[in-house]
Amino acid sequence: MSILVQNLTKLYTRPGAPAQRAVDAISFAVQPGEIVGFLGPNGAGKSTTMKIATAYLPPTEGTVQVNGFDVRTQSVDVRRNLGYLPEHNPLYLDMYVKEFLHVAGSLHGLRGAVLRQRITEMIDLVGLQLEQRKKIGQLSKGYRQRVGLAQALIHNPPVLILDEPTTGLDPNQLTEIRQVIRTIGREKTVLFSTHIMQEVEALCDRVIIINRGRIVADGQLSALRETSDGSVAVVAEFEQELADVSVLNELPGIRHIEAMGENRYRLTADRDSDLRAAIFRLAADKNLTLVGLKQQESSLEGIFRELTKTNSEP
Ligand SMILES: Nc1ncnc2c1ncn2[C@@H]1O[C@H](COP(=O)(O)OP(=O)(O)OP(=O)(O)O)[C@@H](O)[C@H]1O
Repeated sequence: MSILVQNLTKLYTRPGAPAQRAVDAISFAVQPGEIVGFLGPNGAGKSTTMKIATAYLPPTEGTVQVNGFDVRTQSVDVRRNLGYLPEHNPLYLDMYVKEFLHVAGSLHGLRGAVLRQRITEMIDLVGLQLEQRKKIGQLSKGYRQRVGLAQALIHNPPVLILDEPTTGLDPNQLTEIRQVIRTIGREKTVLFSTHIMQEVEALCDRVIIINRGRIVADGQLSALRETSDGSVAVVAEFEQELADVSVLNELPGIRHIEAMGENRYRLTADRDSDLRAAIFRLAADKNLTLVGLKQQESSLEGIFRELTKTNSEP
């Protein structure tokens, strides 16, 4: 297992204030080679979980293991196996790109020709060739993210944890950084946090959704779509206007009928009602000519909103 989180709880304590339960007994596992999106609204507990998984913060209860190493008792091994891009990507703006990567590599014990080789490889991997001789402060936000990714990967760790890697990027930079993450994900296990559902859709198959410190969903995006509210929606288009729309109420498991104009109807029914076959049969029975039938995907944004409805701070 690349990342194993078991019964993890984090309380933040402040003098004179009640302790805040930022993470509340969560468990999940990330398998080698997976790219997993860790999704949740602001304040859900994503960064806290990631900081614990990278051995920057101690857990209050529970355990996290990275490649079998425990964050509490084997933090040096955890850091050797892990690359981390923190939220807000702290960088030394006065340093040159190569100089910074040199420092980052040295901190992991890389030296001499091996380190120089690694720096060149990372610059190629994240697409920093044209900017490699600049100071970090002269780079755009997208290129700074690339430096952050290169820094996280310099010691060739098998596991990568990225905390909101695309926040604040313009649409072009966003696409470019996603492409870099996709490339990295071919060889590494990646857990990245975001509060944007499309991000997860663009990058991975699996998502873990956290809300108010608790996991509210964990699984493949396709399964999430299916189990969200147990309904399926189909748009049916007929050649002629329906003289009596109420015939559609005869469809088994029908929940909702919405006229969309031009003889098109959006029909929502129970997922197990085999809606499309039933529409065909109904059209034949009632002498209606069906000219279009299209199943609609559940909106993932809608699913996310539904799962994280009570997202006010605990
Ligand atoms: N050092 C801290 N001391 C006290 N409370 C904290 C601290 N860090 C985070 N919190 C609180 O813990 C909760 C979870 O915060 P966390 O940063 O883990 O959320 P997040 O999901 O990463 O949010 P965002 O998407 O806004 O970055 C929040 O209510 C936050 O205010």
